[in-house]
Amino acid sequence: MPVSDTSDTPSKLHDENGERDDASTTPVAEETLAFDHPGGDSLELADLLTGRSMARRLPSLIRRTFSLAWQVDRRTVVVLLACQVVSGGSGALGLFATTQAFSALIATAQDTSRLSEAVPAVSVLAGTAGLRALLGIAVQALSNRLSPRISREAEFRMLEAATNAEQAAYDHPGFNDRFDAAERGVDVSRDMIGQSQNYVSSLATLVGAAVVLASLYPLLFPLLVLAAVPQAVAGIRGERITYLATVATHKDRRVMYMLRWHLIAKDQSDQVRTDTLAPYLLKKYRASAERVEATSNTATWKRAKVTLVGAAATGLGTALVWGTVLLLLGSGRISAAAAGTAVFALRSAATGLQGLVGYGRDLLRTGLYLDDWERFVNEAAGQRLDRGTLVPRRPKHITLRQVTFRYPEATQDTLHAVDFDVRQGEIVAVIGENGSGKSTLMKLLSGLNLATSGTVSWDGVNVADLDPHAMWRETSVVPQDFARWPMTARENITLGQPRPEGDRAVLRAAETSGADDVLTTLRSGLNTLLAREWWGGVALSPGQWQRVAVARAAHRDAGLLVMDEPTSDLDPRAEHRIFTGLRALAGDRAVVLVTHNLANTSIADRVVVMDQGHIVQSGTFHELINQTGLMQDLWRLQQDRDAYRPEGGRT
Ligand SMILES: Nc1ncnc2c1ncn2[C@@H]1O[C@H](COP(=O)(O)OP(=O)(O)OP(=O)(O)O)[C@@H](O)[C@H]1O
Repeated sequence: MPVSDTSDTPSKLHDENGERDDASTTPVAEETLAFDHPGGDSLELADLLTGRSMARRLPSLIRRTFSLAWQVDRRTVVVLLACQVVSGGSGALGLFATTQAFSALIATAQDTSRLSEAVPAVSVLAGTAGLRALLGIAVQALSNRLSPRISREAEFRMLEAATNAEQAAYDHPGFNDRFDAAERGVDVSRDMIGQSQNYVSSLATLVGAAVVLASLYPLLFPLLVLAAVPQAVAGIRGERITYLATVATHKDRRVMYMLRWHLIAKDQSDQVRTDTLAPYLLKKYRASAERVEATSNTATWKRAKVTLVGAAATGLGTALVWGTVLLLLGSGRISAAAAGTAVFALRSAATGLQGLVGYGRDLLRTGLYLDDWERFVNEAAGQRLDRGTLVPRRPKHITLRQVTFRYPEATQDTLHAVDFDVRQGEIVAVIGENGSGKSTLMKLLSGLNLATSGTVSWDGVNVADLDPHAMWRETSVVPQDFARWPMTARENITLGQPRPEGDRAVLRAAETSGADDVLTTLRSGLNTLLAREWWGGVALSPGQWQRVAVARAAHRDAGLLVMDEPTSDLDPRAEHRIFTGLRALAGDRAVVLVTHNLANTSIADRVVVMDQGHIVQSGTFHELINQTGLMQDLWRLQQDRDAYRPEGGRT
């Protein structure tokens, strides 16, 4: 006789208060894709894009750049700085020589026999120009050498920080955004040394020119600075406009990024085609792209206007400076030779000033992104693994006592006052309907997540006090979504951590899951690359991959083995092999197993039944199927198909 499903029918929905209502009568606003972006930080950073904060921050940014470079390659940094100093000095020397060269050349115009007097000054001019050109090449080469190394170091530190974050970090909406921001910091870090050294070089040029101008006529330099101010202010304003536009378009750019991935990634490429989904996704992509474009266009025009005003004001200022030079020359306050030098010095100073503003602005922008990177590296976006340091032995008894767990940002607890035990040598099966909290329980047992309240202990020690990496060396997990590493079959089983017996241990592990049968079909056995889409390796079927994933767990010499639906993709023969081999595997391990195929739980010492985050039953397979309760209901539902056979019909 068919068994009726005792659970509520899916045609009813819960409302916010837990009340039930007909789905058809409750209109719910459609949720649109909007990533939660902690824009507050970025807007705060935009406030730093002002002239005053630039002046305050730039020295520390340059110091930070060179200190990062220092950690990467000291010798290159020393040579780079020495080149800059010599280049700046020779620039000033060249300008001083200009006056003498002009005097000599003017004298020569009246008396050609005095031509030789110009030779020393012209030689100094030529020599310093040549030296500066050479130093420029050297500086460029040294920067090119340093830049990729700085960026690699920045990337390495970011990746290290990411792998040292709590697993729960991925459930915090801000974490991915902060990681993206840090990645942008890594991208721009390669520009940092070039910008810093250009900034320093512009400063050296300006200082050299200022010294020369001051010696010619002191008023000239402040006038020049005054002329450059509007351009500087316009530059900074423009940068702020662009940065704010970048922040404003962040959400849409992330949506585009995500859609791009869904449109082209292999995993769902079949469904994009058979579900004829591409036009719909592309429409969403285009809508976001148009919003980004509109915001960028507005920002571009706004910036152009600001730049135009700045350029016009600077043009007026420059006219004032040149007028002053003419006035000084006309009134005889400076000689013709000095005026000639002033022309060079003013041009040089203007170049230096422009460089200071331009590179300073670039550096400041790079600095904003580097701040994101630094924050991530230092705190892993506030999610750095910060647990105890105790190193556990192979666990003999793992317990959960009154454990409650709530996911970050969730409004309800997923687990409620759960008590659970598993001992070395024991197999405990966990069953329950979808969403009842089984996988969540597995994550707590293996220390991936920490309890919100209550205690998870390994041999009496709270897992929060254990060194997490040492704990995971004693943990072996086959998750529902196991990884398919783009590596060889051997590496996919050893995970880069071979056992002393080498391939013998690999093959033994492969036998427990039926992966040995897969290996025999591979063109190079254990050496075969299992990554066709990357390196021309071999593609496995989902079930073959699952055998490899189980072999991986069996190979790992860990005291806790957690398997979350390890046979969902397997054929009956492979599934049989795994479950009949599980007892041998449990010898010196505590095994916890989640499965929806209830027949498999008969091999377990104990079956634990979960319902809506609670443990509602516990006992042996036979006790539970003979007892009124959820296990018996589910078992009967799984056994009743025969009553629906064509010739039998419903009874
Ligand atoms: N990362 C997460 N953030 C917020 N809630 C989550 C998260 N992961 C799971 N949940 C919620 O926790 C509840 C239990 O999920 P869990 O994956 O533990 O169920 P399960 O029993 O393993 O389900 P299944 O049989 O479908 O694998 C679900 O209601 C789910 O919405």
